Amino acid sequence: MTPYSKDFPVSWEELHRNARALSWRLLEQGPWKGIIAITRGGLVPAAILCREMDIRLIDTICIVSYGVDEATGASMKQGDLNVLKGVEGDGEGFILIDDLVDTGRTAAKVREMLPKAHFATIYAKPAGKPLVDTFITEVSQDTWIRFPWDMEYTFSTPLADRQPK
Ligand SMILES: O=P(O)(O)OC[C@H]1O[C@H](OP(=O)(O)OP(=O)(O)O)[C@H](O)[C@@H]1O
Ligand SMILES: Nc1nc2[nH]cnc2c(=O)[nH]1
Ligand SMILES: [Mg+2]
Repeated sequence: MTPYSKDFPVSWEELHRNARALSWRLLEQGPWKGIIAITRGGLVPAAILCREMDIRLIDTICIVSYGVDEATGASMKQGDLNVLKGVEGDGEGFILIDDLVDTGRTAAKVREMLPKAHFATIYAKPAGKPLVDTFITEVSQDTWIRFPWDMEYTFSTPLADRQPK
């Protein structure tokens, strides 16, 4: 059983607007030495942030957690965290960026790895929110966020036809 009962599709425009809003907030809290993107979800937000904030030093923490749900093809089940690549140091002066915080497990792991980094996300759910230093939009815990890079234009079934007959 998935704990997600709501779908929250995010367009490229909305994502871009929110990432720029996050850039404004982070610029006020600088200066920054660089950005560390948590792959893969943090990569697009990192690209927007480093452009807006004129940051040229970009690194990654490569971490895998959510696997694919075999029944639906959806990526909704969290397994063990697997760190494929870390970074040196304690993160002081660096922004650690991810697309979202959900349960907070990924956030707790990267904070342990880089305790002095400033952890920022675009979206935050209540369980993970206390682990984030700066975020833009809160969504409920039972919401699954769909990012533009995970979607394509396709036919949408009218709501009335989705009711059980
Ligand atoms: O707060 P949590 O419950 O730990 O979930 C948040 C993490 O889950 C997603 O990444 P995912 O592991 O799906 O990998 P991806 O970024 O490569 O898509 C998202 O990008 C966050 O990194
Ligand atoms: N795309 C996506 N990945 C997640 N990983 C954990 N929560 C989410 C979510 O709501 N959406
Ligand atoms: Mg991720």
